[in-house]
Amino acid sequence: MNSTRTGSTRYTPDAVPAPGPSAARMTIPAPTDPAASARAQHPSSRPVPAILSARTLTKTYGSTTALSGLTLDIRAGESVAIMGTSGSGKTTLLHCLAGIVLPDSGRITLNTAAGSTRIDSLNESGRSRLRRESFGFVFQQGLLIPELTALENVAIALMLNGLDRTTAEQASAGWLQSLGLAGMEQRRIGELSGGQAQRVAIARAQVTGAGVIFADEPTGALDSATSAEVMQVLLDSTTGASKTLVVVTHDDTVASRCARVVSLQDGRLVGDSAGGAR
Ligand SMILES: Nc1ncnc2c1ncn2[C@@H]1O[C@H](COP(=O)(O)OP(=O)(O)OP(=O)(O)O)[C@@H](O)[C@H]1O
Repeated sequence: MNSTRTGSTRYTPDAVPAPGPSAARMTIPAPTDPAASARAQHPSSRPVPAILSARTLTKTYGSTTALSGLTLDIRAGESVAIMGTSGSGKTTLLHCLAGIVLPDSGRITLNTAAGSTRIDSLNESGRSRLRRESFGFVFQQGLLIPELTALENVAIALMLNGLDRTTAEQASAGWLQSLGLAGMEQRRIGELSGGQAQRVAIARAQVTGAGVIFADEPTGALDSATSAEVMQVLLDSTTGASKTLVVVTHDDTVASRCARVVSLQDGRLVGDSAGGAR
């Protein structure tokens, strides 16, 4: 485990849709090794299965090849940093894995307790539903809605999944509290610091109970101290609760906090190594 890891707060993966989660209920003891957490769910010596499996993905935009036969397995409960030079295909890979864009060819399979889903075979509405229900997203700017409060920005993710406003806001308040934003629920996004806004984005990504969180440069707009704090919150609330985290980053420090670092070049996987968080 990374020696710089300081936080000890962990978050239950089932915070939703239980109404009115308290900070006490949402906080459980010290973090464990994410891979060990995943293995604990599979107590035999069998390897942890891939929750996301991508096979020979290709994607071109006009004459630009963004992905070129890329194959990657991501195991349940691990944190994976995707690195590479600008234009190497990182975001395209993340978008394909998350069902935001379709590859031109290749397969992407999501394996969960509910069964296997071929993401590349889903139509737009199927992928939209998958994104809402199974995945959470944290982007560089958070993509928060400035006109809404912090609480509303989180609750909207649940309301889009059909929860009533009261229940959604109760669950959202619990997440904001557990991520250190108690008392800031009614602030609009412009009234929060960059790090606080990213915590709102992290809460929104996870309030639905999504098992896989995708983050694209989640700390890209933050100073290094705030970046470290946000990364800690992101790790504690995802792999610290046996969820899977996939992070696109240019930042070696962010990557070093992950259990695994994969490197892309010209749309191909050219490196796959253990990160600092082992
Ligand atoms: N929607 C698009 N239309 C046209 N070209 C695209 C599109 N999306 C990506 N590309 C091109 O595909 C290649 C890979 O882009 P991608 O954004 O995946 O790279 P990246 O590694 O994430 O880059 P960066 O680090 O600069 O964000 C680049 O050459 C990019 O210009």
